[in-house]
Amino acid sequence: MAIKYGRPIELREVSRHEGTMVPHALDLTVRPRRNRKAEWARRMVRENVLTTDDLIWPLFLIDGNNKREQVASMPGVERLSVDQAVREAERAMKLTIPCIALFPYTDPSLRDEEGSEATNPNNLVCQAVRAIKKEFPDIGLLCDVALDPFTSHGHDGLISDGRILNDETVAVLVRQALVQAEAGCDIIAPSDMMDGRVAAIREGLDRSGLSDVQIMAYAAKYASAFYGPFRDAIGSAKTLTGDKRTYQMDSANSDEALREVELDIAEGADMVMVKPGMPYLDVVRRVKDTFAMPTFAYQVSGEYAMIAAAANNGWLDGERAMMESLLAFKRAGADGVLSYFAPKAAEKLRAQG
Ligand SMILES: NCc1[nH]cc(CCC(=O)O)c1CC(=O)O
Ligand SMILES: [Mg+2]
Repeated sequence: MAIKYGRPIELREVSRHEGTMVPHALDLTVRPRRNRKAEWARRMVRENVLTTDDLIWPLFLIDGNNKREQVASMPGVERLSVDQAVREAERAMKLTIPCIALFPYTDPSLRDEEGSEATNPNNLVCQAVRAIKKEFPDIGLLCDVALDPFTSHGHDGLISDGRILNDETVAVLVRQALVQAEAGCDIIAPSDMMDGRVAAIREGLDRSGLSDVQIMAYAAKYASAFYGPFRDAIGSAKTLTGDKRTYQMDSANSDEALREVELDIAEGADMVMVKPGMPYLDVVRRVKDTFAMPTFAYQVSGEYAMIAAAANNGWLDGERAMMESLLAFKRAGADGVLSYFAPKAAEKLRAQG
């Protein structure tokens, strides 16, 4: 018998409750609301959950001691001196957040055309990695690989006549990855979008006996307006000349994202990332369905700023918007999310038990 929505098609025109119906009641066999009638029922059919294991917490570093500086465009986010970053690592441990990502605000006097501070084994990121690993060896540490926090022009690569040089940049990125890995970084995360950098970094790590160090590739990273507050935080907003469209992706494309991800996997990426997050959830879903790799999304600074600003204005319920936005990544297929909300969300998750 042909079945349409649970009722034999032959009976479709026959009222099920001739004479017995409540006036104006619809003759519905299927009522999806039944499964939403109480919290326990909703819990039974819930398809996705967010846990603290899904969170990666990005921290901003600044030189100094016992220093915490507000980032104006990211209410609730601070730049931290290394000792304070260690305290936040302890907080992450207690909240069972598995991993922290580190981003430096580099003193302007240390920035140059070549971003040479990036390969200084004693730079701020490496200092923080050592300090955190010394006290908390069991927390995962992720370091960005790209030159923009260190260059006077704010670009992710070496520049010549206004052009970003690919292969020359890759050589520097390998050295940057090596100083970070040697300091104790667990996950190297190239965010520069140069071609061929994952293979080069993998080879460099392996040759240096660092074959356990993972690579999380910013594989599909778009040229986005949503990075604005991050560039404030690391101090590259004012210095950036032009834009990053010759290396970061065009926001109109998603087939191209699949090709980028495929290449990074072939080159040795252990995990892949899509960035930004919420405006690119379709890309997250396509990547997860196509490659079945550990797939991460970055809820970037501008996404954080939008929610935080609206909440501070009383225009939306900040906590609920935060949790809803994070769960959306899980629904889209992400295995985890880099988010500035990580500690707040983890606190809320733990309070819920
Ligand atoms: N290449 C560096 C980098 N790594 C992460 C972000 C952005 C993160 C955020 O906005 O939160 C950026 C900025 C950029 O590419 O300009
Ligand atoms: Mg690529």
